[in-house]
Amino acid sequence: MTPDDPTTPPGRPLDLPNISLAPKVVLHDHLDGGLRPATVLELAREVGYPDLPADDAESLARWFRDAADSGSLERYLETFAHTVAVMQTPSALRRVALECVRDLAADGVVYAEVRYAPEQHLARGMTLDEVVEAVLAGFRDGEAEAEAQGRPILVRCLVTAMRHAARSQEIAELAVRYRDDGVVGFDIAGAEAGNPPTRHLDAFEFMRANNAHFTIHAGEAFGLPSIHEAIAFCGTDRLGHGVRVIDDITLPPGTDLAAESFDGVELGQIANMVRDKRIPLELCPSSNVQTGAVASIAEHPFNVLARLRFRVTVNTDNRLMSDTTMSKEFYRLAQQFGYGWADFERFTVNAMKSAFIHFDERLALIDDVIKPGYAVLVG
Ligand SMILES: O=c1[nH]cnc2c1ncn2[C@@H]1O[C@H](CO)[C@@H](O)[C@H]1O
Ligand SMILES: [Zn+2]
Repeated sequence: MTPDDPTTPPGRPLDLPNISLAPKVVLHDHLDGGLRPATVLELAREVGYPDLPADDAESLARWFRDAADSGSLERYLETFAHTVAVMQTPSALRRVALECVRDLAADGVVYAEVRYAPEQHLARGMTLDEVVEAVLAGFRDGEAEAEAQGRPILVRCLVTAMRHAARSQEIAELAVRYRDDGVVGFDIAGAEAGNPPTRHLDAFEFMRANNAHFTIHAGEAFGLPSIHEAIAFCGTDRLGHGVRVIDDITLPPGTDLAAESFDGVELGQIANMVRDKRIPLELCPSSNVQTGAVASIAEHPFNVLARLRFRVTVNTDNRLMSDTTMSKEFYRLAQQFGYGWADFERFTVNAMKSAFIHFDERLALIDDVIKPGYAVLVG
């Protein structure tokens, strides 16, 4: 395409360096899925964890990506044993949290909600409160550093309960206890099949009774019934993935998934509810391919959902396991579906609108950071 070509999107070229300059918002990023490979190695040496599958950073990075590329959520989740094992002391958690903020800020992320499961970090004697405080301290270190470097980022935390376990009520209480210190919500994660959202109904009701936000991993490894429960019974604010909502959308045979508009599409009750209520979808394209939720980026329903005006957001899920960043996720989507800066801006504003911080703070980021940032790139 030449600059005179009317199909050339306006503004700077859509390459990775430019995309990394664009303000980005991530709502779905796991702390224990985003460690630097070199840090995993160093912490393993420090805490005496002998079971890492590789002993140099490059091989370890490759191992995580390949092992996570399993086509099964259960096998994908097995890789977390190694990251969780080295995140069992306050200093390790604080360091990992600080590096997480550094990496997100370096990628142009301006607002992040980072989640992890405090109950998985008690193996060496920390309490749930100590875990939360160590992570929050690391986030504050990172925010102060980024501010000093002229790359401000706001990082908030979601605490996750493991859905196969039985601590969700405690974790929901933890979220509420730390709501004024940077914990903005609650979530459940882990193996979805066999552990439906309603298994943790009490925890969600507790959050609602306390006017507190939550999201639910639903519609990833299990389909519509999980999404239905998350919305109709649990009253979730957002859907973690929610990608299988596509199962409730009928497309005419032979539909091109990269099209700019979709005619003759029929939505079922659940899909309509998700769209009518503007329930945000925390879509994580690369992760969805690795866990087998979708067969490939080309077959990802991201574009269908975006063009049908669902509240789609772009997320990393696990930067280590997927060898990804927000910029890479944007780039992959642009390559596949032909997006330009205006699309990226829309997905970013969608995410900011869906954040769990207060309305005035969201608006300030949209008006003062996101819109001016994209205006520069569009030129
Ligand atoms: O995409 C996902 N689906 C379900 N569970 C996940 C996903 N990514 C990570 N975790 C799980 O969440 C825990 C807390 O961060 C991780 O330890 C992992 O077991
Ligand atoms: Zn996730």
